[in-house]
Amino acid sequence: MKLDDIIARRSASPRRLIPPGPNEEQVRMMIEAACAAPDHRRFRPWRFILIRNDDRPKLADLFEAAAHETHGKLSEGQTQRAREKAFNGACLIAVAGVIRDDVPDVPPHEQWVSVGAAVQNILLTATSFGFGSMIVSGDKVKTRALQNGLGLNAKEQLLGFVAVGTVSKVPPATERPIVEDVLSVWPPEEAGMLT
Ligand SMILES: Cc1cc2nc3c(=O)[nH]c(=O)nc-3n(C[C@H](O)[C@H](O)[C@H](O)COP(=O)(O)O)c2cc1C
Repeated sequence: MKLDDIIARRSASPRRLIPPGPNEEQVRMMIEAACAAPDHRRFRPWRFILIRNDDRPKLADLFEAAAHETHGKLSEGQTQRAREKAFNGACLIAVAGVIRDDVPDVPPHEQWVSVGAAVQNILLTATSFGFGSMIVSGDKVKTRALQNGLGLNAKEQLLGFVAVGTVSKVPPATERPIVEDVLSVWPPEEAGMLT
């Protein structure tokens, strides 16, 4: 992987991440890369759940139940839209944070940073294999229906789903922040000298 690939990486909507997706070995490598994320005290504050393609209809049931939990009675259109999301993305991996709040020197925000870095390692590994990818969440991740349905325990919080697959429509390049807007030099009188 080259630096340009990291800078130019774009997320692609899960519905545009069609088969073929990563094979079993590539999925293992994406998770191996995730586990190389920076991780204070090695709490490994993440859990990944691969949704097998044969089980997408069961995931659709969970998405429908989650939409019902959030919005109450659903119209036919709402039901259909909730269900079809379960079939998007050639490969779908649920990501949960397993965050401890009893360790003052490793507060929850540090652990969430680890989860985020793990997700980015998955996205970049997918890029290195030539796949597109995206992490998505939505209202549904907060629902009991989905959290329980995926088998998460009370200490685990669903962050979202990483979708990986072959990009059917390449997203255009996007504007990124200008380095000078996000990087400053301290002390300020040294501004302009980066090293
Ligand atoms: C935890 C997390 C959840 C996200 N959930 C959604 C989502 O549900 N829907 C969405 O359109 N973008 C979501 N995003 C943003 C996209 O993943 C993506 O970063 C964004 O569309 C910008 O595209 P880019 O990665 O090409 O810059 C989420 C990002 C993060 C970090």
